[in-house]
Amino acid sequence: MTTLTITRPDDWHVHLRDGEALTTTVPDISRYFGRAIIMPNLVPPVTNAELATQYHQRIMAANVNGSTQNTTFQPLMVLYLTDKTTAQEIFDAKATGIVFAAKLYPAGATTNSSSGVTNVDNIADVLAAMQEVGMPLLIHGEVTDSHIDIFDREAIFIDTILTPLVAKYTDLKIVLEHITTKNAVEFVEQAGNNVAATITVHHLLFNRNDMLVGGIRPHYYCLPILKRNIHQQALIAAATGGSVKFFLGTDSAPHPQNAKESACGCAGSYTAHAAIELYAEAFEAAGALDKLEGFASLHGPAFYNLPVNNDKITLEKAQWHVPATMSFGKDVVVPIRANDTIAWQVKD
Ligand SMILES: NC(=O)N[C@@H](CC(=O)O)C(=O)O
Ligand SMILES: [Zn+2]
Ligand SMILES: [Zn+2]
Repeated sequence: MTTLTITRPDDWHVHLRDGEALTTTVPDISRYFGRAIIMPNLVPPVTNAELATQYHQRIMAANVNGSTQNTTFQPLMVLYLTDKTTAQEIFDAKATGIVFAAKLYPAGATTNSSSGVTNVDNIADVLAAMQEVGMPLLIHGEVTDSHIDIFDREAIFIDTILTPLVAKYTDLKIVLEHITTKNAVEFVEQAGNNVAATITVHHLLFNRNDMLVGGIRPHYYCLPILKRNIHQQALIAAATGGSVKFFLGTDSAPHPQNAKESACGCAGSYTAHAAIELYAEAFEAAGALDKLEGFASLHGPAFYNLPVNNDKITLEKAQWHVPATMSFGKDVVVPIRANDTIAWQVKD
């Protein structure tokens, strides 16, 4: 039997949601991930130190009560930036010791982003404060102008917002989250060492044909939206190429089944039930299983100046069946690969 042993990986971008949903999402993500960066787009959003501290406690409670009881799992909390965020709120968040980063959602760009930033000029003091205290900036990189085509929104964000931002804050750590285009790969490659990107497994495994040919498949609908095959190929090359600038961020983003299978379905795909297993498939298909450990376990800690996890996990090539739905609070979520098989399994 083929097995693969790697340093325990981390998830540098995930949505756990809140309330009863935590009883599904926390055990799924803490099953083998050492740390996870927890996205703050709750309703209402996690906009200050106090809300982040309370959310951290709810996640830790779900971890202890959950089936896995991974006592070493570490959620890294994130502040949601708004037009009204102050520099003092950054200092207060930093002082908690549990807020790790802050997130820029352009207002209206994605799920629960209506309180996001309408113009980055409004948060100039906040970005300066983050640079001063060494708090990384995580970015959902899409413009929101209604006349800009949805497939062009990431590339135009890079040209019009990100390029000047990176030029202005030369000491700020910036992560362009869940990149989806060749443009983003090229931007990150040519930028300084303070700029990196996360790549989801669904953007490695799928392109827009998977979502749209032969019928519309709402569970593949996420933001930034799946692009054409040439972009998928650029992402695969970036993830498997060994560059320390690219690392794992699942962007696992569950929504109830009825909110996805709807006349106006929400953006987000659930992958936390099988994240590293699906990444293993993508890396194997690219003939690059030997590059999985760097991408999943080493590049993120190197970028964020954190220690590498000090133990290992083992994957084995053994097919298993993904259920059609999984419980998700009072609802159910349809996971990626629902009612289908996955080639790899994590050994207990
Ligand atoms: N990726 C998504 O399509 N959705 C995410 C938000 C986000 O990460 O943009 C969500 O919270 O549902
Ligand atoms: Zn996003
Ligand atoms: Zn996300």
